[in-house]
Amino acid sequence: MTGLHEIHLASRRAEEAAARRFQAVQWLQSVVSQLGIPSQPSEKEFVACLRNGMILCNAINKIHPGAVTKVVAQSHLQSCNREYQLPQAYQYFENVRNFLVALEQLRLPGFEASDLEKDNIESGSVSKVVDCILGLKAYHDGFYKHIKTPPFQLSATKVNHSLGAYKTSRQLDRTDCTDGESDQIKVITKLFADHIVNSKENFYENLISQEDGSKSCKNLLHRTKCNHKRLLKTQENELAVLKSLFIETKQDFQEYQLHLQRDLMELGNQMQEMSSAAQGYYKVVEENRKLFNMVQDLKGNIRVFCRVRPISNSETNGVIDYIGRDGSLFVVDPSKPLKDARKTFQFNQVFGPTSTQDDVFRETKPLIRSVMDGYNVCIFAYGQTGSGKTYTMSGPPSRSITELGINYLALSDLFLICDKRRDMINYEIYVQMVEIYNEQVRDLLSEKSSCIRLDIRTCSSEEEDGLSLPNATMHYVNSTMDVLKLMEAGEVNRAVGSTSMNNRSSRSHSIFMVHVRGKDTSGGTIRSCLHLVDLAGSERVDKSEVTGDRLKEAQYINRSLSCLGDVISALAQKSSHIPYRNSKLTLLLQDALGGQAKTMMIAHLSPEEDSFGETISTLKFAQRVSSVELGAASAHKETREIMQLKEQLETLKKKALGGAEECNKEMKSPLSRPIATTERTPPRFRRLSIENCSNTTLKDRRGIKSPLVSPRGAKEIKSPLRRRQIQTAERTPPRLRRLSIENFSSTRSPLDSRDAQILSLDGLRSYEKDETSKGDLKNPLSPSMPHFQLMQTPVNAEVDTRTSGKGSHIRKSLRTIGKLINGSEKRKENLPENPLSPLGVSNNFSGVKSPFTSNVKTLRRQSLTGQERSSIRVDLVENGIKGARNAKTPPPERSSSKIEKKRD
Ligand SMILES: Nc1ncnc2c1ncn2[C@@H]1O[C@H](COP(=O)(O)OP(=O)(O)OP(=O)(O)O)[C@@H](O)[C@H]1O
Repeated sequence: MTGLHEIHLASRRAEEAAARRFQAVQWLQSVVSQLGIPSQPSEKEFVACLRNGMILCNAINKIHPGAVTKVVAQSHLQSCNREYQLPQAYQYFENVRNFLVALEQLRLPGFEASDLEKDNIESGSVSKVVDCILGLKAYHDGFYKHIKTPPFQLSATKVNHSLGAYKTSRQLDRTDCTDGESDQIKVITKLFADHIVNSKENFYENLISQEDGSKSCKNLLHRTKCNHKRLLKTQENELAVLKSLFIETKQDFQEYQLHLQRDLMELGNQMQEMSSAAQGYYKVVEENRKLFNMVQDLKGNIRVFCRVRPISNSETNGVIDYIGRDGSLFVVDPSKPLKDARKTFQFNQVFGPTSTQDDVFRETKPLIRSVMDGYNVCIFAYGQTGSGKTYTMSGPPSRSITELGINYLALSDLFLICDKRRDMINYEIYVQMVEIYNEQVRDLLSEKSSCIRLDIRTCSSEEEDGLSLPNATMHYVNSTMDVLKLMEAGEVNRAVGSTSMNNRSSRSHSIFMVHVRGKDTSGGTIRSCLHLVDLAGSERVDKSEVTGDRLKEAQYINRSLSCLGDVISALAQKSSHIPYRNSKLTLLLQDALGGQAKTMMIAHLSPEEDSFGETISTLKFAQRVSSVELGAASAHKETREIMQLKEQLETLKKKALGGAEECNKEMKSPLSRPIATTERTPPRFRRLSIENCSNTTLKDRRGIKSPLVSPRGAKEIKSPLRRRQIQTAERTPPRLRRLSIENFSSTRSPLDSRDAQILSLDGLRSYEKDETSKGDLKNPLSPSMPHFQLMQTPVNAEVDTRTSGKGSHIRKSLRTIGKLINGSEKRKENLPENPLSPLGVSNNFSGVKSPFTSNVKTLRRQSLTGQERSSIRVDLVENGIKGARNAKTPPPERSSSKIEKKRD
């Protein structure tokens, strides 16, 4: 096949060569007249015709006159041309040489002189000549593009080789050559001779190959057939190998598949184990969190959340390094080397820049929801200016539904709960919105004027509905639309201004108060308040570049925030004095920060590098806040039973007060001494004294003489040691006094025995024990005992002493009042008989006049109620504060004593 193909190819090439030759001959004839050869000459005829070089020289001179200046032996050549006689080699070599040189100058393709040799005819060499002539034709026709390679390239080897061949070559006539050309001629001659020799060899080989053509073709076919057979066999073998390989691979694959399945099964099992372990872990974490929350609830810790807003300028670097799911936060100080730069903080929760409003609300929801169970709740947003407080609490100015802040979300959640519990409790929700601007409280929802100044009431009593801002307009809301409208109205009225830190900077602290009133089907009530506070941001005035009014505002803001810091510090250190009164902000948040509210702070951070200082101080403040323990929050929930008991209490109190007043009218003993003692006593104890005077007015008390100077006292306290003990008891704080009283109880003094009974008045049983064990009941200093015994009967008949909680406290208070009533009744009986008796004075007003007995009574009250705080508060409101007002005690002191008592 290959042989045939080769033959076919060769014949086609021969045809093509013949056609080209014909073309060349035609052109030559058109340029230099008749050539004297057939129009379709053989290669031999063609070469013979051109061998003397004359036709070529004439042709080139025709298309480029003067290309060959000298055509050698023209006449002689002409004579012998027609007979194809071989002229002298040098004669036509001269012409051929000149022609080739001219071609080179014209940069046209050439051939080698040997290509025209008579014995050197081969297809390759003749085709070179034909190409050369067609190149000339193209040049003549104007189509030829110059070929850059010169026709003669003489390599060094060729030159050397040519030099060797030169010696054997025919001698050329040197006289016709110029001196400069002699070297070139030598080289060309050598080349020419070489080629002749090579061509000769090639020529014979070609001839042989042509003769052997058909033979080799046959051989080739035979060989191919054999090859095919061999190839087939080899391929069959290879196929068999491949097949076995495939089977092996298939088996391997199946094995691997089995392995894989087994591994996958194992992995699946492990995954399941791990996921159940993870679930267990998350359960434990969740439980831990709940327990931690419970501990925080019990301790009354202020919960602290942290929120980091996105970086506002993409070109600045952030300082927040890591935010953990467990509430950890790492910040990096940009001014320090990396190893010292990291600072770690821990909070209840940290929200990163990608957290949504809903994420934040979801975490605050449980706290907010407890408002519906009667707890007071306060959430306040803290942070430097521009850190995102208003964004969190209200949302951005042109907010979408997803950007609504906690204020709105909280209210809509409360409405949801109202709806769910509609069958059990009927809730009513009211809102107030105020701002503290330059230390003035302004009503933001007032229709009259936004500048109405409001007074803060720190002592919010029951009758006044527990409001700290009773004059701020209160709006009833029952849908989220109502809330939105009010919030918008409030925001319009709020003071905002532009600073270099925030385009819309809040220049005031805004407080959104949600009051919840609920009444259940049994008549019980719930009363609570939710404070949502958006504090104004602390700012460095050099950075916010504020002047004039803005500067004044900034100073007020910074001052009130610093007061808040002082309050937090004092609370954290459990200091005896909490400086709430130092600013309107702390005064208004007094109940939330120091009362029995559940409190949460959301500290806001600006993550930019240049805010690092403010970020650190915010974080430190937040950490301090999280260490504050306020004590367990209590719900403002009253069942019907409690309400009824309260009513009874009121009635009894009035009765007790009336009896005491009547009694006091008859009393001449001045109260100046105990009052003086009270004034000397630190505020905390003064409240106790006021409380103990609750059965008399202050006016009355002033008229009663000190028991220490009374004849009874003089009579009673005979020994100096005894007097000293009593005096000590007057000056010692309650706990110490109690100790001294206990010491007395070990003596057999009539007074001691009475005190011992008072101290053990937790129940009748203990009293009875004392009664039987002590023989001094008839002592004139303890005549109250029979009265006590008498009064136990009616009170105890009504009240079950085993009950606990708020109801039992009230019952205990009722019992106390019952005693007082009985006491006063008995006093009435006794007084006419012996009005001036020191015993009478002492017995009837034992709780009023003598600081010692007043403390004893306080202790008795405490031991009866079991809870100092609640009874004290009621009495403070009912009696103490009223009494104190009458006494014209300066309000700040009064208030601070109340605060301190609360903390006790
Ligand atoms: N979480 C957040 N996601 C997107 N943008 C926020 C976020 N928090 C704050 N911003 C944007 O940052 C800018 C400042 O926020 P904002 O006004 O709430 O700060 P501020 O702390 O209330 O400032 P100031 O104390 O001065 O009133 C606003 O343009 C706000 O839209």
